[in-house]
Amino acid sequence: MNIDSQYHVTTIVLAGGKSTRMGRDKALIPMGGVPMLQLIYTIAAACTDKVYIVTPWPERYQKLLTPQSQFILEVPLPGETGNEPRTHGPLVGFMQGLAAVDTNWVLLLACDLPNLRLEILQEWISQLETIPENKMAALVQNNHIWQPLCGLYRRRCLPELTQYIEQGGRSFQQWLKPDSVHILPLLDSQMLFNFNSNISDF
Ligand SMILES: Nc1nc2c(ncn2[C@@H]2O[C@H](COP(=O)(O)OP(=O)(O)OP(=O)(O)O)[C@@H](O)[C@H]2O)c(=O)[nH]1
Ligand SMILES: [Mg+2]
Repeated sequence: MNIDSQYHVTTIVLAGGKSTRMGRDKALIPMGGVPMLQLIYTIAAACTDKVYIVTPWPERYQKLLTPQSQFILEVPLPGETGNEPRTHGPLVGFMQGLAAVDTNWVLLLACDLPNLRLEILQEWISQLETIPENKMAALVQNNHIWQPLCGLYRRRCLPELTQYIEQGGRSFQQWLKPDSVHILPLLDSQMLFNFNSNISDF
């Protein structure tokens, strides 16, 4: 997609988790022969203008790159020496990706959503203009829990997010204030399934 397209949405894919429970990099697990990360950004590229992949190890995914995707190297936080663990969790990855975005809306995606559906993302994106200005994010909610790693955020949430992280916060659930989140319809209950340790179904 080019920047003149109708979407004006950027995707950030988070691919910097340690896959501890799975025991191997979830981004590289093949789904029908296609590495998970590639599947995710192919869908993202079909419905948004640009796709950024935030990761501390871009070299690992170099072969998967397409002209539509671009890495953002996750770096140590201010005050860190670089000797700390290389990952800080998804919220920090999101903040570092968001700083590079120049569209008003961002689609945030985990790299382990095997049931992700293009048409549902397109439906959500088509509704963005109707979302009230005071809403910072548009997410699915399950049993009062936000599903933060498959949803939409306004770019202007960055200063507030940065402040929260500087104060030591690392939790999407805690950061997201109920009043500032628009609830998206979950049109397919399977879509947000993410695999952590069991891939026997695939
Ligand atoms: N860029 C970035 N992405 C992260 C980080 N931590 C988790 N993620 C991503 O966030 C998504 C959800 O994370 P999890 O399901 O917990 O995956 P994970 O952290 O790799 O797995 P566990 O080690 O088992 O928790 C996945 O797409 C991860 O790659 C991080 O520190 N940086
Ligand atoms: Mg994790």
